[in-house]
Amino acid sequence: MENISKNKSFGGWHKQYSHVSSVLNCEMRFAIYLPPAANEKPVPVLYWLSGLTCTDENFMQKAGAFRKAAELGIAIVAPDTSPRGDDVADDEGYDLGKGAGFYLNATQAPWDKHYRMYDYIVKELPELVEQTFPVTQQRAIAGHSMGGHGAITIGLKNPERYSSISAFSPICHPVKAPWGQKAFSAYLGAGEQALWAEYDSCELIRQTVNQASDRLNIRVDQGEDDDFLQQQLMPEALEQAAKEADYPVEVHRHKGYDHSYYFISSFIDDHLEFHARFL
Ligand SMILES: N[C@@H](CCC(=O)N[C@@H](CSC=O)C(=O)NCC(=O)O)C(=O)O
Repeated sequence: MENISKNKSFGGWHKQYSHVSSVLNCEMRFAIYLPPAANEKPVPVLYWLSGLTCTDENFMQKAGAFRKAAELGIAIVAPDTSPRGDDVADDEGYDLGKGAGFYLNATQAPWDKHYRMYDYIVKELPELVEQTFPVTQQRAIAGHSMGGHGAITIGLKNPERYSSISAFSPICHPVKAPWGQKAFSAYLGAGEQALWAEYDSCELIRQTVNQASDRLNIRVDQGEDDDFLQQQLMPEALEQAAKEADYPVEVHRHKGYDHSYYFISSFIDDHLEFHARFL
């Protein structure tokens, strides 16, 4: 693993690393924010999954999360959003291929050679982080849009690995959304509805109906002036699934806010405080 940048911020450190991922079969980059408390003892970690077109940098540079993370003593890890490199399959669209890994394990060629972001986020990256940095195995998971979809599905599928889940403007029901349908058709195969359901927050929540002990608290924040709200995000479908399964999901709607990091930076402190209650 190679350190490629470091910047002191709010008494802690923001650092970027590159490493060879055996799961993704390529070189990857991620960023970590270590709060000042990490100088004294291991700290818990929030994994942040970003949205379409992002790298490790969007959240770290735009969300304004470090002041609160420093105060609460929480590290933040921001991975990239897809495998990278010249031999990694790509698409002309911004919503498929590089920058659009959808946090799943692809089963279809040519994507299946590298696109295994689910395994990378759940297993390989935390193992690397926990071997390398002064962090505990207490983990929370959060994300935005495509990354909100990733955070909720990964948290729901691995309740023993995370303490809480949060999302800004998540793609709540990708099997019904154009972004999700395009990505799942390519990565998982058109017509593979049972496999698609394994990466759909609403379907996964419905499956938890008999597993009350495994439930993690989920917080969602959604801007009401988000251009993607009705066609792509569908928070009402998540609320309906949660109601039917009696699952603890809180959705906070905010007048006038859009899909951008201006919205995320306005409420990121609330998300960090939410996770601090469970870490
Ligand atoms: N390229 C498109 C949309 C790109 C976009 O809005 N990306 C969002 C995530 S959308 C869902 O996953 C994002 O986080 N962009 C990065 C940023 O720093 O804002 C377009 O241009 O409309």
